[in-house]
Amino acid sequence: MAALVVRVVRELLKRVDFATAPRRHRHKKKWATTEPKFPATRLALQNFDMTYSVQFGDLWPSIRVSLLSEQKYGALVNNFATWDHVIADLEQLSARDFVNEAFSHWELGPESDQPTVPVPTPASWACSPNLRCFTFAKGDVSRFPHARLSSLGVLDYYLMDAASLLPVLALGLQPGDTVLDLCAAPGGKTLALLQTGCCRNLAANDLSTSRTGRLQKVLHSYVPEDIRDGNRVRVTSWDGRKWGELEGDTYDRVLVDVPCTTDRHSLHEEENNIFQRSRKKERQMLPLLQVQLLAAGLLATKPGGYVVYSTCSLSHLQNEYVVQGTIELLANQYSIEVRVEDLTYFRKLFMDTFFFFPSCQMGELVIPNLMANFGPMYFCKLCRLT
Ligand SMILES: C[S@@+](CC[C@H](N)C(=O)[O-])C[C@H]1O[C@@H](n2cnc3c(N)ncnc32)[C@H](O)[C@@H]1O
Repeated sequence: MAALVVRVVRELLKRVDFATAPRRHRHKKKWATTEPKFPATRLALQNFDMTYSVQFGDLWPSIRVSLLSEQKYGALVNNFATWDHVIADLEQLSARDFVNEAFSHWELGPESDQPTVPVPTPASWACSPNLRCFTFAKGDVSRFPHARLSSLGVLDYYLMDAASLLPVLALGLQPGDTVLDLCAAPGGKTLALLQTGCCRNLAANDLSTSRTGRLQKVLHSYVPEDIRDGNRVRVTSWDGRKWGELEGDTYDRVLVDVPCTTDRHSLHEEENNIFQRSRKKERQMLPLLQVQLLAAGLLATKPGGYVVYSTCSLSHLQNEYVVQGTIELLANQYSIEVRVEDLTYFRKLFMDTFFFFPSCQMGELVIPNLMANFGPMYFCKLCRLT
């Protein structure tokens, strides 16, 4: 086992680019003079080193090296394709469906060290159903081949950071739900929401029209026409902050997957990097935008309905602080009471696949690790009580 770990770490370290701008070098440079003096990727790393070394202490070096290394993917099986041969093909690669494996282990009987918090029994009842996502085991850094077109004309699986499925699982969709995906593009989580088969109708929104274009492409490639073009899926490009005024008290379930510092992306890509000097103000304003979006999502939810807030950042200023701030805002300005749901059982349920940060005050955080290089992904489930 120890030898295996050493081999995997060595293999991964070969793929690490300590200069933090790996993909830049794959393209032939046109003009040396166009090279930014301080690449945004480097500014991002400096920023993370300053803030996350304090926030995560001894854990930071291992998170850091993982963020700089190649990330792992999961293959979300497309239930709209003919999937029996896909599952056989994925199993042939030694990948396994981490969602259903976790449920069946749990239901076989949780061990004595399982959480003392009340756990939904069976655990799968509290999670959105019908999701199948294959991953390679911890320490296995194999890659999935490209998805293929099934006989029904849609692709057979969607490659995504498997941790991105956790907010959708946590939303706990029920058959017949009306669902809002407030910041939906490019659409990985929208697709997962549709895979549950629970959406009576789904509103998928994103402010950016170019990104809703990408979302439409994903829907075209994975969802049959009758579902896509009927009344069941509505794609819009509105400012999500206004949703509370547009459609208040309307939805059973709302996903608020906000714009954030996209920590992994910011260490690897110059393009569209929020650490560019010109975007400093925008970066500083992110927590405010996140609070406004989460508040709008909660206002759009029916009393008794649920919201999941998520980011792909490690920053507690963008995670717990935003949740806390929004709860206070709704109480003070709208007299709306919101309860944070306990998701600690997710840590136990999915411990074979992900590494979770052990000390989140509210919500859960998947931290990147060389043995399971998913995330970061923060998610917190809220119930609108009044
Ligand atoms: C993290 S991404 C969403 C990823 C998406 N949920 C997925 O799984 O593919 C955040 C998105 O928020 C969008 N956005 C930014 N400001 C917004 C706003 N005011 N209203 C709605 N969407 C916004 C961005 O265009 C971006 O596509």
